Amino acid sequence: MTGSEIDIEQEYLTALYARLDALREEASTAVRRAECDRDAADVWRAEVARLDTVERGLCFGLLELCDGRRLHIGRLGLFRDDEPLLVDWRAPVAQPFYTATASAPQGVRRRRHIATRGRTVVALNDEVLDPDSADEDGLVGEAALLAAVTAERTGRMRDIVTTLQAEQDRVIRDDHRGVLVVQGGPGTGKTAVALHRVAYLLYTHRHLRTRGVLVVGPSRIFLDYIGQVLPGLGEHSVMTATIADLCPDLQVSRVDPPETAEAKGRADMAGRLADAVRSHVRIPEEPVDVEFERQVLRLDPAACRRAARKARQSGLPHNHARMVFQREVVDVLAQHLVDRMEAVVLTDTGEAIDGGTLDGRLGAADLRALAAAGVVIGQDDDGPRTMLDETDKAALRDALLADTDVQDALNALWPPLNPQHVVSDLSATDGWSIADIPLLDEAAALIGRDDSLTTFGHVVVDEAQELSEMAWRMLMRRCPTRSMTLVGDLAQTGNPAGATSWDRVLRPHVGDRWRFAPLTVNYRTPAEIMAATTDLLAAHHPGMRPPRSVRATGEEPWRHRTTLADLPRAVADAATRTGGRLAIISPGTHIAALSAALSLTTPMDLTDDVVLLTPAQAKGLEFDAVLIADPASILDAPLGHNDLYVAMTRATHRLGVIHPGPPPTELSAMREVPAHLP
Ligand SMILES: Nc1ncnc2c1ncn2[C@@H]1O[C@H](COP(=O)(O)OP(=O)(O)OP(=O)(O)O)[C@@H](O)[C@H]1O
Repeated sequence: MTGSEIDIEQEYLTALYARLDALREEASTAVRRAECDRDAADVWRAEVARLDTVERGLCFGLLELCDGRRLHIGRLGLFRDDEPLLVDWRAPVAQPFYTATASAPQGVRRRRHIATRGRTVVALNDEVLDPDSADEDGLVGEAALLAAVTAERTGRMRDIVTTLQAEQDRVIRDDHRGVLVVQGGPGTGKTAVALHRVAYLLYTHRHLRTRGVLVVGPSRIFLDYIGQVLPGLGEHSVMTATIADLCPDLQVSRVDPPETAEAKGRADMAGRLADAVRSHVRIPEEPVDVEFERQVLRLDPAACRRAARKARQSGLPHNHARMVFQREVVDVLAQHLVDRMEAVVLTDTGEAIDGGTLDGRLGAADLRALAAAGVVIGQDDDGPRTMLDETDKAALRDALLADTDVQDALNALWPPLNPQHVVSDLSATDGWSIADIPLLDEAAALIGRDDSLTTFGHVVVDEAQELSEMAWRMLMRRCPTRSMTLVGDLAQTGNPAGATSWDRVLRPHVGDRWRFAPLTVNYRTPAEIMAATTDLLAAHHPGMRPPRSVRATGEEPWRHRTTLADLPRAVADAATRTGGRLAIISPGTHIAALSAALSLTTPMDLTDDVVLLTPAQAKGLEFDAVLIADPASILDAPLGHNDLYVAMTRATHRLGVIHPGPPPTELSAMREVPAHLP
């Protein structure tokens, strides 16, 4: 690459930053001017934030087209007057930057990756797309890609907008309107792709900015890990949450045994909860006496049954249907009262028709009932008379509803419920577990919520294989359009209630209106480490093809035998000799001893040099180096083989396994070393 070409790109980049600075200045001025208009000020403040976040790596590519045009590609679109200076990576014309190949050049003559440090161009990497010399390994911008995948990790995920690969770009721009399932092995970029797809959808479908996008991840640690990616792509409005975060008023304080968690996750719990809610409605066998203003009104079972039927036919949730029930019952009670009062109406000749007081006047109880209902009784020489019109009857119904005795009777028949109450009916509990959250949410849906449920225009689920059938019901309620992107790997399912088939998970909600998109290349785990997982995969997922690693490092993973008593010391010893950002992954039972041996402080921070995690916590994360402590105990868990696969595939460079006693058969082919690696 000649110096002059770098100079030319530098000149162009300087002009782009000048344009960015000018826009930033305009937006800052607009914020100051809009001080009295809070909404306008917020809009301009968001614009300043967006312009600030594209500062790093503003422009990263160039397409030289066969027709002579040059398109610079970057994190946002920049124009001077109507002239495009920089094309947003999400614009359709930018797509060939990610997908053009020598055999299908899409009008591109040359693709250039521009590496920058701050506002300075530091390197250019060119690919001439010449169909005559097509020599394809399927990778786009290989040098830039390899530099990105071998870089040391920081404990925070970075965006990959400069080096997206064609199969990833196709997923990001997929126009399927229903559920898109992105399945791929470890390190294939599922998380990265899902987040870039969010940025793409927000850019392409503006309505999503108001309808909202939700990204669901497996843990807070994971959400922190990915937390900078979308802001780095200029998107600040996306909500991220774990399943537990979606019910913020509940504290998770308990861990269920696996078999309990599995049972709680099954879809049939929805039917059981619905039955539990129904069981609280009591249709009496005998007439029920209801006292109102010292009169006894009799409610017969048939009337209760009719009222319950109407309430159910309303299709409303329990607490809202209760309004229908009580209106029906109160109508019946009010009619009893009216009938009684009407019974003392005098005939034309002035005689009491039936049941009135001897002198034809209303009884004292009738008068109290009417007074409670606010009915003004006309007086004449013969005393008060009743001729109730509809307004009077409505007032009577209101008075009945406000009466505590009547309310007590209604509550005994159709009690108001809360979700905790209903879920505890199914299993007595002293605190809530993570598996209870979808049950509580289901109960809330059956009962009716006080506040309206927040829904989203698009929902992304990462580590989607971990969600139970009940958790899927919870998410579907939050995405009425069923516009979703799910990313996961069925070989990594650690939750006994998690998915074993995408079709089984999705069919109840969307039938066959979901699309499958595979990712096949592993950008994280080197070939040597993937080779070490071969026996594990073959034993537990025969027929499943591991993703192809994009690189080899020449560093062989190793295992070292120790004793149970010596495990913490052996791990601590190996940790001090392992370079880079290190994760020690062990079953929960060893965490306390290892934490003490390694003098680790809690709470854990992923940007620390050494972190200690269970396999479940390590899900979705990656580190320069990984040490696995006691793989046999990891395998003992119900889906322990998947947990071990997750643990083994977290490293970008080095993997060591320390096993008390003999190694699990699945790892016995790994190179044994007498102690830690030299
Ligand atoms: N095109 C790419 N260019 C550069 N880096 C990439 C690319 N694709 C993926 N990566 C990197 O590979 C690593 C793995 O990506 P990611 O975590 O998204 O994979 P995953 O499929 O979600 O993995 P897992 O299922 O194992 O959690 C990340 O460091 C990511 O930045």
